[in-house]
Amino acid sequence: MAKTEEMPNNSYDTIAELSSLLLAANGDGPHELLGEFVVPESCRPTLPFDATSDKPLPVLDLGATDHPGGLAAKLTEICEEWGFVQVINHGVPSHILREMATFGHSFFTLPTERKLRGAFSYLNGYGAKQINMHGVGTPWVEGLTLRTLPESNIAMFEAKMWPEEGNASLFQTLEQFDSALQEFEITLLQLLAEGLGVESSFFSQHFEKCPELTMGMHFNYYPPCPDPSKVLGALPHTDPSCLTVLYQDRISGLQVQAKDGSWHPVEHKEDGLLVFVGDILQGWSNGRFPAVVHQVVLNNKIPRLSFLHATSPAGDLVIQPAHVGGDPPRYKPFTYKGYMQYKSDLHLQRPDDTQKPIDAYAGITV
Ligand SMILES: O=C(O)CCC(=O)C(=O)O
Ligand SMILES: [Fe+2]
Repeated sequence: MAKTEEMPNNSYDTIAELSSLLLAANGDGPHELLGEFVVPESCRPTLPFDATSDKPLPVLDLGATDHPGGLAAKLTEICEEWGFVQVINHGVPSHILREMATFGHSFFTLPTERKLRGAFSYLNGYGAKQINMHGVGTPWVEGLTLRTLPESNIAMFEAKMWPEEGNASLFQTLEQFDSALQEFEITLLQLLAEGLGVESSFFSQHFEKCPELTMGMHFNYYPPCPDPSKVLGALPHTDPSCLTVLYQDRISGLQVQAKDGSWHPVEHKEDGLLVFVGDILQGWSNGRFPAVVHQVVLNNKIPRLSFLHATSPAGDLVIQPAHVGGDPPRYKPFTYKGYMQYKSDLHLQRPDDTQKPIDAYAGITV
């Protein structure tokens, strides 16, 4: 989710331009309007948005007590294989998820000029989240990024969108979502540390009550697309976070890549939360938990909404990869800030490049 502020926006100059492109290319208009959204053949989806996976994707019931070998071992095994899991009975109140979804739908269906009030910088507020790489295609998505740490911009968003009346109930929902998700992520990080055989606070001590974290939420809204076979909502990528937790509202479209390179659609589950291992955790776990490559496939009828919460450690924290169980060191110590700088300098990297940026940055080649 997070990108550095310095990252150049080399495809369209303003958020307004993106919005008008989406509007122009949307609906039943001629397909040549798709222009810069068309992705090269090597990146085109092989399965439609509503395909079912031929392999069961991992689901973890956090409320169940009958995991053979224990919950930590189960979660660890799944994350080692997939870097991804759908969690049910996660403890995040469903009314918060519903309120977030209701807000998301009402926000993105506002007229463009109204949404643009909430566009306060390239990487914050309303706009395009992802950078276009020349020759790769612009993702077909509108976004809204709200940060809570190191500095919250929720109050600024509220003041810009509702300057007179405010929006106290939205403010409360966003704050509740943020703290419930932070708690959930800490639980997961403790279980993963336990499963790796290090102190259960190995990762989480750097997340609890740390004001220097990079933490925030992001909404994605994918309007229907006239030609979903040539355009993507999110190009194949890994998240630069430690963990990302995403809610896929009603309409499917998310696909995750297995280790053998095959794509697997993630079915919508009411109240399921999707957990992604991000680049930082891949390095921090010495490669035991791979950052999952994922993409979003569009449909031509129904808008799709998703929202996520992502947390990364303080920018200056020196991340010492966990060398456990006799594993040789596969990653060097690195910082989140250094990694993000590297990733932003790499903005021309294509999604079909085989090496993951975290490997190129901190991986040790033997
Ligand atoms: O919308 C989705 O399901 C995934 C979005 C995503 O991968 C992201 O925002 O990083
Ligand atoms: Fe992602």
